[in-house]
Amino acid sequence: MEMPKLKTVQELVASGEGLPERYFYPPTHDGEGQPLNGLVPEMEISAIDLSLIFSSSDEGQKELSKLHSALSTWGIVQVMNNGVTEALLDKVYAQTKQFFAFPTEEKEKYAREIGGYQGYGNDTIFSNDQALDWMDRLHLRTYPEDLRELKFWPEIPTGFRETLHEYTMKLKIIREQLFKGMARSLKLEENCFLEMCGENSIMETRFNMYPPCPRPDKVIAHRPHTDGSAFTLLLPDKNVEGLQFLKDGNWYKAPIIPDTILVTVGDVLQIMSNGVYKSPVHRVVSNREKERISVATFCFPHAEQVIQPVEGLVSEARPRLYKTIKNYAEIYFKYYHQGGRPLEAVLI
Ligand SMILES: O=C(O)CCC(=O)C(=O)O
Ligand SMILES: [Fe+2]
Repeated sequence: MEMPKLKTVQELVASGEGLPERYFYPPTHDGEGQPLNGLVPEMEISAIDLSLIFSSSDEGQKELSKLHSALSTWGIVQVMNNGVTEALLDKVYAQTKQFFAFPTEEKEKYAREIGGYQGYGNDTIFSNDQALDWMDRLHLRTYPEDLRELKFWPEIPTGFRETLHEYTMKLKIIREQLFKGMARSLKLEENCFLEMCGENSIMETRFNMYPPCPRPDKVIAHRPHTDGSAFTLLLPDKNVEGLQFLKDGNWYKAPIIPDTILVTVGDVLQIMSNGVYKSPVHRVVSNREKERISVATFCFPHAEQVIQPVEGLVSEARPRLYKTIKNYAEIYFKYYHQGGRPLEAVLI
């Protein structure tokens, strides 16, 4: 059961009350008491050219093997030539910043309701000892259109809704191309992931806002997690770093790449690909001076769809790793708030 809501992080900062202990991230988690803002090496994120992945030329094959290599190691890739203009990405970024800069009373018009997940607010709180992220967010279901709840869609700044609609329609095309490209890169029938996720599968966009934080050594902006989606289309901040990925027990920081879309594998694709594509653990560290913005669009299967490892990736040499499930989102959120790794719950 959800507990009463607290102030958002922006409100807390504005109140000048100081930093509540509840924001101190417990040292028993990944990193074992190391300062959260310690130096970490930078990772390289490979890039694929989306316009080439359906070409039967050698170049097309090369893109598919790059995709395979990126998603089976780091679980993240940068998608170039994706059909979204820099101007649109800039507009999404600028309007997100503008939305969070409005006074609380304006943003509260779109506030998340207790027990719901769409709308504006901060972390959902399920227990008094839950550590909190240094993050406010606006979470909206964007697709299919008839499942939108427009009461949560900001009318400020002007044009926000139109921009989000335009962005969603572009991402919908990328989503389909990626599902097909991912299947091809695994030598599977092109539509297998799309069909498993269902016609009109779901897209949700979360606008994340991480205000400057007085204790970046102790307070995490976004706790380590995997995404519960099939995959996520991420527009990271173009000026401020903070996103990090865990690989073989070590954290690596993602470089800043302006105006790009990053694709990160989510748990559902890890399940469907029988563990070949990796859903990476990632986190965002807080920053003492600068606010950070990101816009994450999660591509989910429809809740009624049956999800399981695709046949072509199960063999004697590679036994099936995951159970057959429905509505992974429900399993995911139960574990997420307990600080666990939701994928472990669906291992055979
Ligand atoms: O802020 C970021 O760059 C990452 C956000 C993220 O991981 C998420 O929203 O799931
Ligand atoms: Fe994430």
